[in-house]
Amino acid sequence: MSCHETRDNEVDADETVALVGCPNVGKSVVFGELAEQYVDVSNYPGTTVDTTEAAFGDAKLTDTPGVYGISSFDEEERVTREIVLEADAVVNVVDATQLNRDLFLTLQLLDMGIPTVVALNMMDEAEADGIDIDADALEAELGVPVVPTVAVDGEGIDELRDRVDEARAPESTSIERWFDELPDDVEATRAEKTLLVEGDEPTAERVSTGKVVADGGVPALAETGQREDVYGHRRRRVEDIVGGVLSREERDSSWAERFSDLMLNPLTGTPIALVMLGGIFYFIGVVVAQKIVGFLETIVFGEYYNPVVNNTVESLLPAAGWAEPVEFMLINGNLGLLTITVQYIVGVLLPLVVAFYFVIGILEDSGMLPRLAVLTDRGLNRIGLNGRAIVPMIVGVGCVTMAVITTRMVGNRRERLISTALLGLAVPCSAQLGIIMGLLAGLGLIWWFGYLGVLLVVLGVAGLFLDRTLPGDSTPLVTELPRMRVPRPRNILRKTYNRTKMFLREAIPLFGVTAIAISVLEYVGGFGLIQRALSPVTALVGLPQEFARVLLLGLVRRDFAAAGMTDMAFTTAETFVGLVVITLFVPCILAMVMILKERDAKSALLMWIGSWVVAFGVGGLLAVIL
Ligand SMILES: Nc1nc2c(ncn2[C@@H]2O[C@H](COP(=O)(O)OP(=O)(O)OP(=O)(O)O)[C@@H](O)[C@H]2O)c(=O)[nH]1
Repeated sequence: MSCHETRDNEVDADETVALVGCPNVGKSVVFGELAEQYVDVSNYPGTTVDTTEAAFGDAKLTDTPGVYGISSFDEEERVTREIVLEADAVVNVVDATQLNRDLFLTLQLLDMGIPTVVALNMMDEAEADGIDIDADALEAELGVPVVPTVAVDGEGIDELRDRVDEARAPESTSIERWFDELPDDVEATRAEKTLLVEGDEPTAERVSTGKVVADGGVPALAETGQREDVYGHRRRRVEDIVGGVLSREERDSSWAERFSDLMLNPLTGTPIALVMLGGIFYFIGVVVAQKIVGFLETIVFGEYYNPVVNNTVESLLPAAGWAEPVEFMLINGNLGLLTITVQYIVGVLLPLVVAFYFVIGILEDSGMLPRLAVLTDRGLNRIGLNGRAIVPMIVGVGCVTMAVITTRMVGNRRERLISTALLGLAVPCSAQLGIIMGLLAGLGLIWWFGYLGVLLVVLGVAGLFLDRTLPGDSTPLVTELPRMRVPRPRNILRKTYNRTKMFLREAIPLFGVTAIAISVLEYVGGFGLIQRALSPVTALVGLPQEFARVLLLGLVRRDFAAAGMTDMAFTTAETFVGLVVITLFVPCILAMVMILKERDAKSALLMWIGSWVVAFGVGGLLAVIL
């Protein structure tokens, strides 16, 4: 689904009520409360990139991406502007702690003549900050209903629901004086005229081509825009209103503000971040990936599920010739559709996916994620990324397949390519890392640091190379820091459940098809051929021929390759080179399928081939040095 497609929950209704507000003000929570359904809620600006619809009495309720104004500065604003222009009423969600910022959009809606009700949300946080807002006075100033709410507790929602019918806009607006400067033959609504005097080009185009041909067409209309003057006037009106309705009592800074300051200062933020990352690594990498997944794989699937399924299939299928390939497809020991494939999905992916969404949910809702991004921004800038790329890197150490999905939140296409390539190349996943750590521990601590050093150098060099060679520029990190909050367990659990469900719905068919394809290849003898073809490349890194078997396993799954290394009789240097090669070697099949799904076929192929080149290039170099 592309970013701005409407979801498959389209509602057929004559009337539309749109929820509009700045990013992270609680629109999605209000939407969920009004529509009585759960939607994704995160303490991170920009969570809502799709428009979501739900039934609201006889009308249709639409949630929109967070915007600071309804002009055409970016895709979110364009999407929201279109919805607002079509809407019969707007519920404008305003953050009571950010009245100065948020009323700008409110006044723009009212200038446009859009029937509006204001939900004055986050009243609990305003109170905690010592902010007192006279909602009645605000209602009188704006001339439209104002309902104080604490959306997360459902407070004020009933009143809001009742008052949507009262949505209105003041009869006239003080920006009308600029309307007179528009060309005479422009036939436009008040909303369109407001956008025209703000110099909104798509509106100029629509009005001049769709309704009447204005003198001089689009350029003349666009030029009549007096954005600076209109915005300046609106900003002054906001300040006047806020001055009249808001009083503030001085309070000491809260724990959240003090912690946020510590996080943003590199001297204190870096150790805090490292401890936190260590905690995440321990939880996803050790507790889930090794302990829970290990238990599921060896005990639940290894001792119970797989033997039972194997016996059942064997006893149900007749001894006829046709049954042999069917049996192979269903229960072969490498990727049988009913055995190992189910084991991968339920025993490996499911626990990792749940753990990952759970951790990300906590990071999102607490407000930690954007602070981590700010902290790591400078370092990541050097390799063409911005701070947001830290998220996939952290997640990648848990599971690269999962991490590929999180690259969605990383800047533009170029940055998504760089971070995906680095993930596929030099970020070992925890399943593999566990086995590698064990093997390196046998060699000595110095080899462990050597291993980490090689990976960091490869990450840096590959990042620099990609940054220099890929066309285009990376985006700067522009993120408004949301407030630090204690996450609400109910939201985290619902979010984890919903995201996991969506992930599995998409992933299961893909994995099923992959498993069948590999099983067919194995059945027709393709695997043996590949193994023979691989033997020459093992010589390249100075390793014995048996290493080809390790590589073959690595084509399917990285931890299989690591496991394969455990029964090789290699020297210390050979083991080290072997471990570096299988770490830099191609991403596992699950990760490749995900890369293919998230990026394009050409990039996926280039990454796959690039991994071969880098793995054997670095391996060959190490073989010479050691
Ligand atoms: N304390 C408090 N938190 C709230 C309230 N309403 C929403 N939140 C929290 O604010 C954060 C943002 O809520 P969302 O509903 O995702 O905000 P949004 O406006 O839809 O955000 P975007 O889609 O990113 O524009 C979440 O962490 C919510 O739990 C409220 O009234 N009080």
